[in-house]
Amino acid sequence: MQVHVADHPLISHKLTVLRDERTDSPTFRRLADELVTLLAYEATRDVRVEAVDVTTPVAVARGVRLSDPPPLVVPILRAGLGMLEGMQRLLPTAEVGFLGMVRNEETLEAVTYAERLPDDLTGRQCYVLDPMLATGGTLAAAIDFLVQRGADHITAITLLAAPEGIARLESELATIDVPVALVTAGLDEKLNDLGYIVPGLGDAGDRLYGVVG
Ligand SMILES: O=P(O)(O)OC[C@H]1O[C@H](OP(=O)(O)OP(=O)(O)O)[C@H](O)[C@@H]1O
Ligand SMILES: O=c1cc[nH]c(=O)[nH]1
Ligand SMILES: [Mg+2]
Repeated sequence: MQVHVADHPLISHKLTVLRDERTDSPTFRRLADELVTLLAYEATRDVRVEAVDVTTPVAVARGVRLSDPPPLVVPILRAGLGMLEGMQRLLPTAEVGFLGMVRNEETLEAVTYAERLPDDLTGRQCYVLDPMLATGGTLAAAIDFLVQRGADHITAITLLAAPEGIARLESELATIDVPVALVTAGLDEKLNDLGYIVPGLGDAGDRLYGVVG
């Protein structure tokens, strides 16, 4: 798996404010939105395009446009929803599929409670959005959904990743013949005993949308 940790002072600045426990929910949502737009610029470096001619007021120029079918963007509910608009800002013609997943906080196993993806993703380029890659169980299951349906290129965009999650993805992807890339704003130190990223930012879903029981 190709891993790209964003190295840009604006991204680092926004991530620092995002982590701060004093940052309120409206500010957290705005920063997550801004961060994903900056990350999307990096993550779409290899988005598929085709050559076209465009007529300017002066002459014909050679250009490119996004290939058809457009990429599929998949936010993982709940927290991934906070990254959708920021991604659509850069890729407005992308289609959007949804996966609802929640981690069992005792076993740390990911449970899928909603799925709305195209049945056939043969030859599709997919972008998965989830702010946190912790144990990697959620992202591994999401990638599996996409690969089973034929996706042939997957990029995951996260705000924070833990080394344990990257290692798990790398081992699970070893048997998969689909290129997978990870673009993340930060790579943290480790997981704690509860499976939270350290130093992390806490529970991304709760910070975006509030604590649910
Ligand atoms: O890598 P993992 O160990 O699987 O953990 C990461 C997952 O945990 C969080 O979701 P959560 O289960 O809290 O659901 P939420 O988005 O509804 O808050 C986060 O948004 C990821 O989806
Ligand atoms: O640190 C973590 C780990 C999993 N999910 C979160 O929202 N935060
Ligand atoms: Mg959560």
